[in-house]
Amino acid sequence: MFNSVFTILLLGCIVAICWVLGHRIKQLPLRRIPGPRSISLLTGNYKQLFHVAAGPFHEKITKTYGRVIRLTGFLGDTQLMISDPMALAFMLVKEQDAFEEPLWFTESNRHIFGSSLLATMGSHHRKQRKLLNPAFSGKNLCSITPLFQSLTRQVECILYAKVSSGPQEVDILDLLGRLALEAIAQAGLGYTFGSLSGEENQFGLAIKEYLPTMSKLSMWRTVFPLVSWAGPSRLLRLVAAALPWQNLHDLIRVTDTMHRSARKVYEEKKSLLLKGDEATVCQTGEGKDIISILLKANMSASEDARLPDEEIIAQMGTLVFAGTDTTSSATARLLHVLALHPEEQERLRQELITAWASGDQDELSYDVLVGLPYLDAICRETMRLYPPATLLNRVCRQDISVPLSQPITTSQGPLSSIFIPKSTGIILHISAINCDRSIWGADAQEWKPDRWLAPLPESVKEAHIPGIYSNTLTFNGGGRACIGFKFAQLEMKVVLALLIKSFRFSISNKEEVFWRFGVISTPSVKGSHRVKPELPLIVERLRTDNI
Ligand code: HEM
Repeated sequence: MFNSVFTILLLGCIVAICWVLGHRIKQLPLRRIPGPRSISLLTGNYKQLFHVAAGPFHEKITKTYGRVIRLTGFLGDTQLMISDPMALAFMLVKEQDAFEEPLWFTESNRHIFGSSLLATMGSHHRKQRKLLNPAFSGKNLCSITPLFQSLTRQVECILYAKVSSGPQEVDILDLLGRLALEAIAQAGLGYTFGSLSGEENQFGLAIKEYLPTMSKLSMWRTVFPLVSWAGPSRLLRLVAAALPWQNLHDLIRVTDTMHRSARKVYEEKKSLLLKGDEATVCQTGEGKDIISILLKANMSASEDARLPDEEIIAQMGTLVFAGTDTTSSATARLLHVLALHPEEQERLRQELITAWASGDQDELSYDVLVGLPYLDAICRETMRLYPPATLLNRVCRQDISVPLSQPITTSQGPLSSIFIPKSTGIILHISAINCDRSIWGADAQEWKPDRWLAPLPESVKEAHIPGIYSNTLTFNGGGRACIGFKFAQLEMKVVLALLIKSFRFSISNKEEVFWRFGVISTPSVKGSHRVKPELPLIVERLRTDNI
C-alpha cells in the first residue's frame, strides 16, 4: 500500500516537473520582452508586485518598460503585464475564451460560493450572464434609488450624532463599509444584515468574517484546482474538518453559514412567489431586489435558459462579496479626494444644493441624480485615476498571437504582435491604461474632474479602450465586465448627493492617509500598525437642512 502511494506521488512529481520544464522552454521567446530583473528564484517579482506599497513599483515599471512588461512569477515562470489598448480589446472582447480567469480563482470561488459568475467560464458563464444582466438594468436601478437614499439617510443620522457638538474625526470607511453591505443586502437580496442598525444577524456576521478569514488562507487558493481533482466537495469537506487546521475550520464555518442563510432567504422568496404572493416576496425592497427579479425571470425562462436553484443561491454570496468592498473603497476614495480638494468639494456642494432646492425636499429622483454634470465628472475622474482594483489576472488558454497598437522594442528588434504560449499568466494593468499619457494627455496623472465637462481628446476615442465605463478599465470590459457597475455608480452618487450637502469633509492634521495596494485598494493611516483599513476624516455638520 505504502509503496503504491509512494509510486503515484513520485510519478505525479515527475509529470509536474516535465510539464514545468516544457512550459519554460515554450516561454523562452517571451524573455526578449523587456521587464524588471527577478529578485527571487522562488517568487520572482511577486513581492515587489503585490506588496501593500506596490503602487510606485507599478508606476516605475510602466514608465520604464511601457505597455507590455515581462515579469517573473513562481519558480521562473514568465508572465506579462499588459496595458496596450489593442491587446486588451483582443483579450477581453475578441478572443475572450482564450484569456480566462486563472483556475485557482474559479475553483476556489466554486468551493466557497458555488457555481456563480465568479466560478464559471465559457458558455456556462454566458448563460448565467444572459439571465442576470436584465436584473441590473437602468429601469430596475431607477426603482431602487429611494432605497439607497433611505440607507444613506441612516448614515447621515449616525454622523449627525457623532458631530453634533462640533467637527470630529470619524473613521468614514467603517460607515461606508456598513452602508455598502446593507445596500447590497437590501437592494441585491431583499434582505437585511442589520449592519446599519447595529443588530447584525448571522448572515451579516458571516459575510463580515469572510474576507479576514479568507485572507489568512489566500496563498493556499492556488492549490484549489488540485484539490478539486482529488474528489467531490462533500468528501473534501470531511477531510478538511479532520485536519488540525483552525483557519480552514473557520473558513468552512463561515461559508456554511453564508450558504445556509442564502438558501433560507431564497427558499422563502421562492415559496412566496409560487403561492403568487409577490407583494411580500422580500423583507425589504418590495420585490425590486436583484435576486427577486432574477428568481422571477428564471421561473419564466425556457428550460434551456433556466438556471438550477443552486446556481441562483451561489449568485447571492457572490453579489455581496463582489459588491461590498469595491463600492466602499470607491466611495471612501471619493470622500478622501474631495477632502483633499476643498474648492471642488464646495463647487459640488453648490450643484447639489441647487438640485435639492429645485426638486422634492426629501428625495432626488434617479433622472436628476444621473444628470448632475459636476457630480458625474467627479465620479468619472476619481474612478479613472483611482480604480479600486488596479490589476486583474488572466491565463492564456491556447497558443495565440496578440496584436499591439504600437510596436514594442525587444532584444531582437521591434514586435507589432506577441506570441503568447498556452498557460502563460497575464496581468491586466488597469491603472496604467487609465492614466496613459499618450491617451489622456500630459496631465493624465492629475485629478481634474473638468476634463469630463469638455469633449475628450481625440486620442481617447482613437484608442478604442475596451472598458464598459467612461473609456476606462475600472469596471473591466467584455463578457466578464462588472455586472454591478451601474448599481455601484448610483450608490456612489446617492452617497455624495446626501453627505456632501450636509457635511464638510477635511483632512485630519494628525494622521496621514495611505492607500494600500491589494485585490481592492484600502485606506489606512501611515505608520499605524492597525490591520483593519480605516479612513479618518474631519467631519463638520453644515446647516443646509432648510433646503
Ligand atoms: C466601484 C465598485 C466596483 C468596482 C470598481 C468593480 C469592479 C469590477 C471588476 C474590475 C470586475 C472584473 C473582474 C475580473 O475580470 O476578474 C468586476 C466583476 C464583477 N462585479 Fe464588480 N465592481 C464594483 C461593484 C460591483 C457591485 C456593486 C456588484 C454587485 C451588485 C458587482 C458585481 C460584480 C460581479 C458579479 C462580477 C463578476 C462578473 C463576471 O465574472 O461575469 N460589482 N467588478
